[in-house]
Amino acid sequence: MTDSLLHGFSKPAFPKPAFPGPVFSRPHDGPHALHPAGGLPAPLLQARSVTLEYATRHRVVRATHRVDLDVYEGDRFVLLGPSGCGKSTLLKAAAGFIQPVEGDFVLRGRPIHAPGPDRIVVFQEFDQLPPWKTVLQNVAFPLVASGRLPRHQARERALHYLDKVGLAAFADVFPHQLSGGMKQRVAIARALAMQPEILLMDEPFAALDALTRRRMQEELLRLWDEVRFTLLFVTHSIEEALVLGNRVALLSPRPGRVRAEINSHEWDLASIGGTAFQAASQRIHRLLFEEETEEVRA
Ligand SMILES: Nc1ncnc2c1ncn2[C@@H]1O[C@H](COP(=O)(O)OP(=O)(O)OP(=O)(O)O)[C@@H](O)[C@H]1O
Repeated sequence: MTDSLLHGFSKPAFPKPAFPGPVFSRPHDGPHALHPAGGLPAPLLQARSVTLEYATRHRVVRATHRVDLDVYEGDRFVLLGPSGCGKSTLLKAAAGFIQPVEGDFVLRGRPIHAPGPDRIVVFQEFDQLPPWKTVLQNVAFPLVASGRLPRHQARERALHYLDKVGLAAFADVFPHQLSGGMKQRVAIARALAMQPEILLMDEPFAALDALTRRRMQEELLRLWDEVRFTLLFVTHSIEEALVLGNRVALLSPRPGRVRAEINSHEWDLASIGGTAFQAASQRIHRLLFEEETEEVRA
């Protein structure tokens, strides 16, 4: 079932590069170093010196330390870093599920204190969809529950976004009748139907097989090309970061700090395996996993 559904996916039409690159910059250069001089819009989402901690019974775990990020409208901004460096924690804080112990997240200049319909999260797990609701009900429900749309308009919008992810024909089936990739596409349709200010994705394709993951990346880029949403995407895959992101923040091991930012718009799925792509991947690998180098030393 999955294969026939995926068969129709077309290669995304990639947008023209927004910024010159690739650029490797030190964090203290700030994200502005990645943008053309002048005429900068205000960031949509900002992390301002964000420190995040978990208080366990025996100790305090510092997940991130003074992270600064500027995400602009239309960005596909990727948080890339080794396991445990605080990527998911940062995403949860941007979503409003946890509060920083230092610094803050702001959306259009307004501090984030709680979850809201302007920030929708798609998680890695396949069980994000209430199993007792059909695919269509799953996508329409948040629109009705949040008071955004009356029932019949919610249904129309849900069908529109299901069509965008190639699942309109599956509107009346239940989640257990779908493959993992299809469930993730329903979750993406549900998130986009809410037309959030920013879509937050936490390793949404990590549990998929390699072929489906590749196709989902292609699908996401095609959707972005059509809808032009703003994306904050967490991954620990260098390849996925380069392919999906136009900007990538490299985080150090825990507590995560921004080691560097990369302008990655020039890479796409067709770049994988090419010499330049491999060289960029290796360079990122060194920045992520080796001891501090000239490039990242303060
Ligand atoms: N609920 C929690 N209580 C205590 N510590 C936690 C909790 N959740 C996460 N941590 C710790 O915080 C740190 C950051 O976790 P986080 O899940 O954000 O990392 P990550 O970069 O997303 O990792 P991965 O790529 O493996 O998902 C880790 O050391 C983790 O063990």
